[in-house]
Amino acid sequence: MQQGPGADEVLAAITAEPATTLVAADFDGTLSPIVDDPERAFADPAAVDALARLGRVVGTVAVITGRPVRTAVRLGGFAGRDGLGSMVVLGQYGVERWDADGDRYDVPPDPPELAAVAEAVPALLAAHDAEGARVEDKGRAIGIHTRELPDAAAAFERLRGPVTALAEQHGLHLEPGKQVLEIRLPGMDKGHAIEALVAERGARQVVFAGDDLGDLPAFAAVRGLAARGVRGLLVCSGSTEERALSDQADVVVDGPAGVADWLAALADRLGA
Ligand SMILES: O=P(O)(O)OC[C@H]1O[C@H](O[C@H]2O[C@H](CO)[C@@H](O)[C@H](O)[C@H]2O)[C@H](O)[C@@H](O)[C@@H]1O
Repeated sequence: MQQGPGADEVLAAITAEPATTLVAADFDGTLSPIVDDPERAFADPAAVDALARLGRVVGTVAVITGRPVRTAVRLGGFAGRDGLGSMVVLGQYGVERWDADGDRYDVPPDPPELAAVAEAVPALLAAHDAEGARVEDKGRAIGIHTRELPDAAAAFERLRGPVTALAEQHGLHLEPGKQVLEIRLPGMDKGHAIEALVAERGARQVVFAGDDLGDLPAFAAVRGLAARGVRGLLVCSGSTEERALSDQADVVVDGPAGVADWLAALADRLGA
């Protein structure tokens, strides 16, 4: 683990005022190890244990993910879990929401724009020697995964331009991630999502842990919250696959297992 100079001060503030602290994490690559098939992903049980311990002492525990919210709640095993009774999960980059309190989902209808994209994807993949790419239809977004192709990185680069053009043709946004090119609606990102949650919960300290490019808006938002007196602590779930977050983080740990250990250490510190 690497820890930067500002972390101790934020940890001290969290320890002094846990009830006004928001602890938020991304799902894939942060709470959940990266696997080939997105449907086989699961939250690291040690990370969920740590979140459940933290959920008893901090103001809010949240997950902010690109996954559909129902998928994240299911793969995370969060529903009905002791300690997570006031958890919030924000899915599809903040468009969808689940509140553990009352087991309430707020999921807007799927936008019609994605249907034409879904129709165009098979021909696009065939034209770029990528028929075997996994296509994940998330209703509000379509993910094209190259991880299982023979040369995943080359396929990703081959597809990036055409998939970007397809998104632009339909007025949509390209969200690149770990061996995935995702086409989704513009207008929402994890930065807006975390800012809104901080305001809603009146948080004065915020922890956010992430691993991939889609987490960078949340990193920027947490830094920006300092201007409003909200202390932020950014944790990078480090990997060789994506290095863009480590320079901006206060703490860099070794993947989801490192995140779980760090969250458990925070729970220990708070006497949870
Ligand atoms: O915001 P996140 O929770 O990090 O979700 C981002 C995307 O994660 C998923 O894809 C990634 O994880 C998969 C399972 O480990 C892996 O197979 C894939 O290569 C990764 O890119 C998910 O499938 C996407 O829908 C999410 O947007």
